Amino acid sequence: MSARDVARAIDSLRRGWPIAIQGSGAPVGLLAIETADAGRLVAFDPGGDSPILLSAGRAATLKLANQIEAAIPDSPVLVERTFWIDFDCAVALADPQLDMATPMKGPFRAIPVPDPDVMTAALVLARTAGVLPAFFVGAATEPAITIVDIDDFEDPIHLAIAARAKLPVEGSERSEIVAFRSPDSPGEHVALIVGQPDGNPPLVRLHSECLTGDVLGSLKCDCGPQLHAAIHAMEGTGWGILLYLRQEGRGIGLVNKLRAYALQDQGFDTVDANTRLGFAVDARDFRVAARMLDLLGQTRIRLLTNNPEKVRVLQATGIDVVERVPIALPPNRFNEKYLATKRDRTGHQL
Ligand SMILES: Nc1nc2c(ncn2[C@@H]2O[C@H](COP(=O)(O)OP(=O)(O)OP(=O)(O)O)[C@@H](O)[C@H]2O)c(=O)[nH]1
Ligand SMILES: [Zn+2]
Repeated sequence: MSARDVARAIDSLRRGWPIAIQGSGAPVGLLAIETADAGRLVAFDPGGDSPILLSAGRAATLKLANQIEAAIPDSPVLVERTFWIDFDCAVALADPQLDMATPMKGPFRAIPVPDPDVMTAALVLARTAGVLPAFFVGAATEPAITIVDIDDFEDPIHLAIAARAKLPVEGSERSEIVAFRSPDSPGEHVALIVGQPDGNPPLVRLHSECLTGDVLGSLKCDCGPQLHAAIHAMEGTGWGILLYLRQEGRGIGLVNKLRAYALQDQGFDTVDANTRLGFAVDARDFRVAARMLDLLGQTRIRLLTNNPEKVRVLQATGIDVVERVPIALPPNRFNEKYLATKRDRTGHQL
C-alpha cells in the first residue's frame, strides 16, 4: 500500500466511506461518524455493536478518560457500544458543539484499546481530512492502508518548487512569490521573498493559514495584522522570506477551527476548545518550513515569532536560527483573551 492509498483514505473519510488500517494485527475497519449516516452505519455494522473511537480530549468531557493520561488529548479511547447508542447518539458523542443543546446522559464505558497504533493513525487521518476525530470501529471491508504509509504521508521530503514569479505587494514592491507543491497534500505552500538577498540571514516568518484573519479581517486573532507587519519588517530590514503555510486552524482545518470558535462562543478558551474537540492544542508540523527554506537555499535565518516551538523545530531540522525577533501588535477587545491565552498557556513569549 502506498501514499496513494492514504490519499484515498482521506478522500473516503470526507465522503463518508469506510476505510481500513493495518497495524501489527489484523486490519481494522473504520467509519468516520461525522460523514456517515444511519444507512451507512447499518451497512458497516449490521450487528449494531461496533465500538466508538474517540480521542482522549473528547472522552475527558464525557468523563471517560479514566484509562489514559488526560494530558494527551489526541490519544485514542474506545467506547463500548450499548444498544441505546444509535447513530444520532454517536453523532452527539462525536461533536461537542451539541453538548449544550443535548447534554450527554450516559453512562458510557471505556473499553481497552486493542490496536492503539491503528486507532492513533485513524485520529491523525481524521485531522488531516478535517473531520471530527470520531469513528465506528468494525471489520475491515476495504483494502487496508498500513501505518508506515501514514507516517510517510506527513514527510515534507516530497515537497518541490513548482513555480515562481515577481509579485509586488503592499509593503514591498520588490517581492517574488514561490509556490511549492507536494503530491501528498492538496494545499500549496507559498513563500514570499521580500527584497533581494544581501548576504545577511533573511528575516523569516512562518505564517499559518488563517482564512478568517488573513482574508476576512477577523478581529478574533492577530493573523492579518501580523502578516502585514511581517512584510513591512522584512522590507525595513533589507530582505526576508514569508512562508505562508497551509495549516489552517493550527493544523485542524477550517471547519474544525470554526467548531473551536463555536466552543469559544460558549466560554472555552482556544486551548480548551481544541482539546474538547479531541485535537492537540497545536497540530502543526513545522518541518515543512525547514524543507522550504532548504529548497530556497536559506538555512541561516532570523525568525520573527513569539512561539518557541517554531524555533525548536527549525533548529532540530537543520536550520540555524541565529536570532528570534519578537512580533507584537496591539490587542483589540476581541483578541485580548486569545493573546493572553497564548502567553499563559502555550508558552508564547513577548
Ligand atoms: N484551532 C484554532 N486555531 C486558531 C485559533 N485562532 C487562530 N488559529 C490559527 O492559528 C494559526 C496562527 O498561528 P501563528 O500566528 O502562525 O503562530 P503562533 O503559534 O501564534 O506563533 P507566532 O509566530 O508567535 O505568531 C492560524 O493557522 C490560525 O488559523 C483558534 O482559536 N483555534
Ligand atoms: Zn487568525
